Amino acid sequence: MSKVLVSDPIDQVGVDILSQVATVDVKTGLKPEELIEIIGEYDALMIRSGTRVTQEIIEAGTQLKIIGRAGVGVDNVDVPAATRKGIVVVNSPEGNTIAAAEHALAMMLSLSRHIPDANASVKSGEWDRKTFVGAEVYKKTLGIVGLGKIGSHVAAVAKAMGMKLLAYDPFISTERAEQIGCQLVELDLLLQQADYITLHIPKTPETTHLINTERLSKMKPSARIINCARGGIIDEEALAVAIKEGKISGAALDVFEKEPIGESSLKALGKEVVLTPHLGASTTEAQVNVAIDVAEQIRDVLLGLPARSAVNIPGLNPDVIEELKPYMQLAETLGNLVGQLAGGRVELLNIRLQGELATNRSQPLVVASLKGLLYKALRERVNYVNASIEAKERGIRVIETRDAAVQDYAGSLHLEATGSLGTHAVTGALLGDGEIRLTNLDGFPINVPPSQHMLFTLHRDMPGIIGKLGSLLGSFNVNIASMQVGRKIVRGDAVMVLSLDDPLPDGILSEITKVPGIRDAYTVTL
Ligand SMILES: NC(=O)c1ccc[n+]([C@@H]2O[C@H](COP(=O)([O-])OP(=O)(O)OC[C@H]3O[C@@H](n4cnc5c(N)ncnc54)[C@H](O)[C@@H]3O)[C@@H](O)[C@H]2O)c1
Ligand SMILES: O=C(O)CC[C@@H](O)C(=O)O
Repeated sequence: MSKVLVSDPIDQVGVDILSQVATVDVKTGLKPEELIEIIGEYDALMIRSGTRVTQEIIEAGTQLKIIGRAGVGVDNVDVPAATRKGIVVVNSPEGNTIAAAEHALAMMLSLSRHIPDANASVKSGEWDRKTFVGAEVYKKTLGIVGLGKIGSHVAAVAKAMGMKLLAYDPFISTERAEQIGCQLVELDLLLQQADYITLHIPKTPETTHLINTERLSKMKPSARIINCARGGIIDEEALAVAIKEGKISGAALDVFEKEPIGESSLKALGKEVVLTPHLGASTTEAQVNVAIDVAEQIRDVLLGLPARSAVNIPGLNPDVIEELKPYMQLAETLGNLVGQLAGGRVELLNIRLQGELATNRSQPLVVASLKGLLYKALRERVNYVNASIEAKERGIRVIETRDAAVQDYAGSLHLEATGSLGTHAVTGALLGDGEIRLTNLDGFPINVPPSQHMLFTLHRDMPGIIGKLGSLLGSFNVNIASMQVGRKIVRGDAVMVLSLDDPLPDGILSEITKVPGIRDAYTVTL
């Protein structure tokens, strides 16, 4: 019989489901070294946010087939390490949406009406009605950063409370935002105009310290900020200073850079700060939802069935996946690449299946293209199962065409993304050994393998331009691994594709476009 380790507290209903197919050990509060010592015995690990599943733990889990996260965020699991070892990572993308949204709203009202401090005051024997005069949220502006599942529910309730709604989410269409009753604006405008700001975004390299000293200084002195998303999206030291100096009025935080919080200058502040110990998902209902959702998936995978919310491995029919796997990887790479080239919000994705591929089943390739396209916005939380629905919710229109007459390669895939910043297209194919080749960029023929750090330029084909770009990158200590020019005519428009050993430092793109002859430059990280 299989063995499952549950290393964080989960609802009993989850344990009962797992017990249908496995021996279940519930051992919470294990130290990392204790977990490493025992994990080798188990086929599955079920966690919440308390257990950090590091590469070391994954390496020690020699029998592990699946890691189940009873919640949304998988940032406490080293997903790439699990993927490399063929371990499925599943989560519960929706089980605690309502709980987290309601917690954010409760935090907003607690902050406005000083409920935690007023409660403490009454319990300490006082009857102080002057200190705790609050503010109404009615007719105030709520700025929602991240209009996904939780952000949308917050919007619906806040609207019913009579609030005016602004939203910032570069991956959501204006139409979708309007349907939810929000006006989509740039982040700076939201920060300047909102009375309350609530964060509902994943923690990614782009969102780490998104709210820093500079952005705090853009807010109204009366503004209050709520973070029930992930610790580290707000720079906590900068926040404490901004509140102390009266730059903003207050903050309510459920999540912290370090959990448990430990020493923090936020703890010394008074009624203008409300802190809870990561309770967003802690409702009876949410814990039942996520326990069922994840335990059922662990049970299914242990029985050899696909998982429905796999974060890293497709939940499509295994036979189809096996056959199309290399092309799905191609589609995902091209989707990721064209999404980054197109920049902000993509409204339309044209997917053309060419050559032999034109006769194939297209649905897995469309799904894989969308998964790649949405990776920038959703990171590990977009998967083959939810990519289509996530794209639909973001108002991304998908057009699928076939052209069997294109015979450059046995089969190739052409993706064209149109967004708020323009249109970009990329074509790719597989070589005989299954290696991916980028074969066309914005209409210019190229022949390059994708690499982790890439730079693309649109420029005029003229003497000296390559040297100037090389020297500029050198002056920023960026090493070029390979470089190729694609052009249609000599001394006409051309593209340059560079594979770099290092990521491009901030600010260098604007320097590149100052090089005479270079019109545009784009950086892509795959
Ligand atoms: N406190 C808790 O206990 C608790 C509970 C559940 C979820 N969460 C966290 O809440 C957050 C939101 O969860 P969700 O289920 O709504 O996720 P979601 O994927 O449905 O929505 C996230 C939204 O953020 C947007 N986004 C991504 N990068 C962005 C950026 N740089 N700027 C602005 N928007 C950006 C995406 O387009 C998406 O619409 C996650 O971080 C999740 O881990 C916390
Ligand atoms: O497990 C929890 O209590 C927190 C879960 C929450 O942060 C999530 O991302 O789903």
